[in-house]
Amino acid sequence: MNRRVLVSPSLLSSDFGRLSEEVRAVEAAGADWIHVDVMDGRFVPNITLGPVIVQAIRRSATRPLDVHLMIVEPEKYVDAFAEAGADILTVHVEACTHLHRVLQQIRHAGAKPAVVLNPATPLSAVEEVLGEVEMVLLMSVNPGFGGQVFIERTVDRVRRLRAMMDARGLTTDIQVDGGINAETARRVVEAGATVLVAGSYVFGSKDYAAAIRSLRP
Ligand SMILES: O=C(CO)[C@@H](O)[C@H](O)COP(=O)(O)O
Ligand SMILES: [Co+2]
Repeated sequence: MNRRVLVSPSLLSSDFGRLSEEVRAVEAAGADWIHVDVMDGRFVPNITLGPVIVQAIRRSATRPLDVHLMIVEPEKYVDAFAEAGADILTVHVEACTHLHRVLQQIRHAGAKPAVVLNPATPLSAVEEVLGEVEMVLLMSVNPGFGGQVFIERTVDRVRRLRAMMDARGLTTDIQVDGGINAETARRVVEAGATVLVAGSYVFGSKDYAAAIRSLRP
């Protein structure tokens, strides 16, 4: 099936001193969603931002906010992020003791639940919740930093996850995050990905619109 591919630029590589301008610029350049990376210094070795900044981004953005929670005990914070304006809340399977409950909590808070796997986590970890999520994110780098090199094995993981979904009659989005550029985008889309996160590739380019265009099939 040919599906529209969405591009979600990651603000992690944007100029945080000009955050609202950067949000407006990528939206004008054709971004479908805005990807917001939340890091707590515990789940990943880096710290970024919390609900207050998401609220500020919400005021500048017209597109859905795709909020990637790289935090331990996400159940403590999903309500605050939903309240701040997150449209999609993605939690790491590795950070959830009660994954099913957290996904229900996200839906109850009014956001779309999504789940994310680190590169070393088997796909079987999400098998039992495939019917509960709007999207599965496959990390194609180890989470924590922008600008890393794409892990090749991800292409095969996307293909196998798409087959798992097809076998269940599901058309759930598959998002890929990390090391996405025009070349890796083409390969993961061919394997079945439908949402591409790109940070350094978009914000590191002189022409955001051309960069975003080059990611679409
Ligand atoms: O979640 C993360 C990193 O943990 C990402 O969303 C990065 O921000 C992607 O950056 P690039 O690899 O595209 O530069
Ligand atoms: Co991310």
